[in-house]
Amino acid sequence: MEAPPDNDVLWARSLHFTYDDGSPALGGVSLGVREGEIVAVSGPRGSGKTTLLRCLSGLLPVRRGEVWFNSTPVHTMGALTRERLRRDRFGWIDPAPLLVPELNAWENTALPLMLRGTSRRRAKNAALEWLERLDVGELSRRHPRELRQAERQRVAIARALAPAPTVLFADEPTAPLHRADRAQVLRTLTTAARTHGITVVLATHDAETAALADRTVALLDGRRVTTVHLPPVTESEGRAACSLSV
Ligand SMILES: Nc1ncnc2c1ncn2[C@@H]1O[C@H](COP(=O)(O)OP(=O)(O)OP(=O)(O)O)[C@@H](O)[C@H]1O
Repeated sequence: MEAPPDNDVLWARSLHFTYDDGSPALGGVSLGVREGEIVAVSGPRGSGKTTLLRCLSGLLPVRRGEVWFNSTPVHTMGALTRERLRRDRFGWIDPAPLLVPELNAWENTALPLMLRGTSRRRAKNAALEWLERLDVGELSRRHPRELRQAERQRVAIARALAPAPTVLFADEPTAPLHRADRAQVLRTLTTAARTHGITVVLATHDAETAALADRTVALLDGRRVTTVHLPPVTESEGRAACSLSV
């Protein structure tokens, strides 16, 4: 088993994945992600973006191919070790916010920190700080049922960033937000990641979102098609092209 390059925090080789019902999702994807890099995984619906993020994060067991995190093989880990890895080193944002209904916004945000052993007081302070950054600081005592979907998603993003994970996996993180809010939340997310040296793997089918990343890995039908280097977005342009070609 050949070890990955030292400077890649995440590295995958020839990843294949087929769901139990026979749906093929990944057909041999290889990629490396450097420390602190923000990588967009782009592609149309059903191209395998979510499956790739789930395999890289250890959420789905890899049966064919390899996944390495910081030179440690993830594909040979048992379920418990992968769970611990996800808890201690990774963050995850879903396209729809999944919050604990019994906990208020700051308690939800503080939860991953407390699960890692941070004291309640420190976790609360960190949670309140991140909720402020995501512009939902004044809603910190509200429960998920008292928040709008877009506000819940901001809480979910604060919760993912609060423990400063080594790698943040973000699956269409701004899907529930209005277009006007999207850019602002994405900028908060990418700025926070760059400030704290968090590596981000961001699944998106939106060219404007992909344009905020350092690099794009394009998927089509479970295979990499091209890596598109997007030009920086200027205020006047507001968007950048992201094309897929086989
Ligand atoms: N839980 C599942 N069970 C069976 N097949 C699945 C499952 N999840 C995804 N698939 C299939 O795997 C393929 C890749 O899906 P995946 O969700 O990874 O793509 P995606 O690019 O993230 O799509 P989307 O943008 O719609 O989320 C698709 O054909 C999809 O139907």
